[in-house]
Amino acid sequence: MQVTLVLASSSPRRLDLLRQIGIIPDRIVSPDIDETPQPHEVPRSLAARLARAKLDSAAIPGSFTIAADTVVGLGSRILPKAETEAEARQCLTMLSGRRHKVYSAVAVAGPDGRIAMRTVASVVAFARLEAGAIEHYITSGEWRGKAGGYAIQGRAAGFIDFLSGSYTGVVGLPLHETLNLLRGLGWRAP
Ligand SMILES: Cc1cn([C@H]2C[C@H](O)[C@@H](COP(=O)(O)OP(=O)(O)OP(=O)(O)O)O2)c(=O)[nH]c1=O
Repeated sequence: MQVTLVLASSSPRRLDLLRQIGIIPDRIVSPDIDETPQPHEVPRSLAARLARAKLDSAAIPGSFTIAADTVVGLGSRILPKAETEAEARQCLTMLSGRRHKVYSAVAVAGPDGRIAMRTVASVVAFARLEAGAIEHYITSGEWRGKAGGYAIQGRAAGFIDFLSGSYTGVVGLPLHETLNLLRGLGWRAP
């Protein structure tokens, strides 16, 4: 009997990414946790802590459950998940003409209760953005709810002149690593 696969995420991007490799979750649950960074917390640690917290809040016993968290970091600085135009403008201005890192942490629970985690760091460089380009991007609204105020799978692809690491990890779920975590916990494709 195939064990239930649960995606603990409200992110449509994460569901789309799993579907892209033929993995269709049996259930989707939305984790509800406090994502506020702790004092002096760095981007990589925040991503790992939140991914685990999401998993702990939403894992369903006896199933395979996947949770993830994506954080954009500029050095030790955590960029916010943009919710306002001002936040998006501030993020894009900070990212313009610079390299930054995107940390996507994945936490997976197996039906026997074992937990496996992996944090994937990617380096992304933005070209220098003119004020007009930033304003045009802001009118698109695609930045809303996105770490660092941009979506590499959307118009922001036009800003990027260098990427090293995992493209799917930048979007929000590093697929190769997620598959390995699942397999390591005994998951087999149906
Ligand atoms: C950097 C980047 C982030 N993102 C998205 C992925 C995530 O949805 C979001 C980061 O916020 P997260 O807190 O990781 O995820 P979420 O709140 O959207 O969903 P949940 O916590 O329920 O899983 O930013 C993109 O879609 N494209 C990108 O290029």
